[in-house]
This record gives sequence, structure tokens and C-alpha cells, in this order.
Amino acid sequence: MTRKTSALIVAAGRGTRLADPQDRCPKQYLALDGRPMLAWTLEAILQSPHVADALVVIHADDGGLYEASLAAVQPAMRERILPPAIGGATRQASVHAGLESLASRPEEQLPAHVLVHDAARPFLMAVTLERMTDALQAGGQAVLAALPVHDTLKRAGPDGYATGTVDRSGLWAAQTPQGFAFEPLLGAHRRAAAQGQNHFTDDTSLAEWAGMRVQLVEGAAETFKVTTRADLERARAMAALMRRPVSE
Ligand SMILES: Nc1ccn([C@@H]2O[C@H](COP(=O)(O)OP(=O)(O)OP(=O)(O)O)[C@@H](O)[C@H]2O)c(=O)n1
Ligand SMILES: C[C@](O)(CO)[C@H](O)COP(=O)(O)O
Repeated sequence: MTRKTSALIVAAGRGTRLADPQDRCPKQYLALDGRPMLAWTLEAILQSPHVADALVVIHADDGGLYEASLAAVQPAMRERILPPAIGGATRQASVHAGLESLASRPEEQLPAHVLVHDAARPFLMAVTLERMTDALQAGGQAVLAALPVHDTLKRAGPDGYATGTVDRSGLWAAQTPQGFAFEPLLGAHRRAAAQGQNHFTDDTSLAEWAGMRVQLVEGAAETFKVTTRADLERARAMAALMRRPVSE
């Protein structure tokens, strides 16, 4: 039997860099063209024939928002969504919680590979998922979707004046999805937690710390992370362009 690939969507953050004090709704539940961002993210990843199912990691306070998002997912895809896990105070803790939830399933349902993805990146391209699953199926242990840096990079001091130009050769900006062989990633997260290594902002950094080799594949500019209010406006404009036909 071929073991499956599962998606792990982290959606337990508070969105503090975007939210204004009046707006209590975390960004992953804000509407893009009338549907919660999380619904867009789930449909984008579940469109892949390589992804068997998805588990979402949510904040303990967000049960109602999560259920409303599921209701906005196409029914055939909704059937492939596993019960959610409750996240932690950091992204790293939330990913770990999701991996433990996947690991608690019956042995025959354990995935071979897991694609960790931010709920706050709603526009995931099919071509990126193809590149990632190809790399994992070829034996890759850790695969990162990333964009080569094309801009000239400046370093500036606190006074706002340039102190130099940074060599951009070989630099890539990390995105998600980040794909892994399931057991090695779970083991790496368990070791990091046990050793108090709680500072990793993404899973490939943690995987490198654990000694795994990380392969880069090209991601997509469309898969930007919604971090600021300007990102939200951009996402809303994109969503309006991508509107589903009414018949679906
Ligand atoms: N404790 C956390 C923190 C983040 N995330 C998730 O990780 C992704 C990327 O994180 P980021 O954009 O930094 O989200 P927030 O932490 O919500 O944003 P901010 O730092 O502005 O508060 C998001 O989908 C977010 O929901 C999570 O599941 N658990
Ligand atoms: C994993 C990640 O998306 C990499 O870009 C991550 O969420 C980054 O978090 P950041 O703190 O906003 O860089």
C-alpha cells in the first residue's frame, strides 16, 4: 500500500501585524470575495490529486470561525478535512501540535509525507504542489517552496541611511508549503521541544537544525503571505479576479 500525503494547515495565529484593535477577527478568517481566507487555502491545497487529506491547527477560541470556514469549502473537499488540532503560542508549537494529532491516528492512516502550509497564504499554485510532490516522491526528506531574491538588497542603520549593499546571489525568500517525510519531521519537532529550541520561524529551519537536507523548489509570487493590511487588500483584489462561477 502506498502511504498518503497529508496537508497540515497552521491557522492558530492572531494576526497582530494586520489586525486593528476594533477588528477582532484573525486574518485567516477574514473574507476574500465573500469566503473566509481559510476556505480559499483549504481548497487550494485539496485541489491537488497528490494530497489525500488536510488537518487544520486552530486557536482554542476560534471554533466558531473555523466551522464557518469549513461550511464555505466545496462539499467534496470538505469530506477530506480531518478534525482540527489546537495550536500553541508560536507557529512552531502549532505545527508540532498538528503533527502529534496526525501521529495519533491509526497506523495505517499515518502519512508518508506532510505538506505544512500557512492558512495566511491563500493562493497556492498547482505547479508548486507538483514540484514539491515530485521532489518528495524522488526521495527528498525536506522540500521548501521559495522565491529567488531579484531585488538589490540594502542594509540600513537605525537612522535610515544605507550602510551597505547585501550580495543577493544564492538568496531565496522562504514560503510555504514546506514538504517533509512525516516521521523525520515529527522526530525533529519532538527533539526541538524537548531541548527548548523554540525559536524556529519555519519548519525547514528546524529541519536543518535536526540535520535534514532541505531542497528548494520554485514557489510563486501569488503565494504571498497576508501579513499587513496592504497584503489583505491585494488578496481581496486577487480573490475578486478568481471568483468561482455561480454554478459551482
Ligand atoms: N501561534 C501561531 C502563530 C502563527 N500560526 C500560523 O502561522 C501562519 C504564519 O504566521 P504569521 O503570518 O506570522 O501569522 P500570525 O502569527 O497570526 O501573525 P502576526 O505575527 O502578525 O501576529 C499563519 O497562518 C498563522 O495562523 C499558528 O498557527 N500559530
Ligand atoms: C513559514 C513562513 O511562511 C516563512 O515565510 C513563516 O510564516 C514566516 O513567518 P514570519 O515571521 O512572518 O517571517
